[in-house]
Amino acid sequence: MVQSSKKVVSAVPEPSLRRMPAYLSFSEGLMKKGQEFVSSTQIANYMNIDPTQVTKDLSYTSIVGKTRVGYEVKAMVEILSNFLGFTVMDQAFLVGAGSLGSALLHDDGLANFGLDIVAAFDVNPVIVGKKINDIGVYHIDQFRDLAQEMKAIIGIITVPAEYAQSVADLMVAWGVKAIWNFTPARIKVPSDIVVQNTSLYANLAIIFNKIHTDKEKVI
Ligand SMILES: NC(=O)c1ccc[n+]([C@@H]2O[C@H](COP(=O)([O-])OP(=O)(O)OC[C@H]3O[C@@H](n4cnc5c(N)ncnc54)[C@H](O)[C@@H]3O)[C@@H](O)[C@H]2O)c1
Repeated sequence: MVQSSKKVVSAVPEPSLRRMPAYLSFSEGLMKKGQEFVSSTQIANYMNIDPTQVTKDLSYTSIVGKTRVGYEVKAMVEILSNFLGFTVMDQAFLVGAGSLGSALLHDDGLANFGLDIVAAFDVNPVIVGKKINDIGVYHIDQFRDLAQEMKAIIGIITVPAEYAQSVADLMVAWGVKAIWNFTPARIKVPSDIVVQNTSLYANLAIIFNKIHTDKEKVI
């Protein structure tokens, strides 16, 4: 069985986990400015949330605050990066090296967050056999062999929605433990497989909705 080399983090509420990368980014900014300590109030003001929420979130990690001075910024950066699994690389396969897929293949920043895309798969003969940002693009028929050889544990799906389920089935059959699904399709996988659906368009819908609501208020 393929195992992640990342440390296992005990169950943390998802909203807390979602806030932590922002705490990390804020702390990294403070570190660059040479600030040594940061209080929960300062983090809370930045996040626009209550300081007790910050304290609660950070209590899931091993970060310990000091009375009156707060948290040591350097320790925050180190501990949060480790805690979030950003310091250890996990390998991933990407299926669908089209417009979005190739943008992800070009994103070297993913490596800073612990994600190493080791191979891409597609069906388009124009793309198959090429390299995108030094990552080989293989025919989907080669998935089984390469999955066994490369043992990536994360699958990224960027195919047209109608192929999402068959790609997910293939990924699960050949050992991925998590799927990052960028398609609008909702895939069905065994309960032990982690699935994250990501959509830029869902955020856009919220922006449009808010703009229109504000417009109506003004008119
Ligand atoms: N989550 C987001 O914010 C977001 C943003 C843009 C696009 N999308 C979604 O991402 C997906 C891809 O969008 P795109 O604009 O990159 O499309 P695209 O047409 O540019 O790319 C899709 C790629 O998948 C390949 N493909 C098709 N069937 C395949 C299969 N069975 N196995 C392997 N490869 C296969 C195609 O050859 C093509 O290269 C779509 O589902 C789209 O809705 C999501």
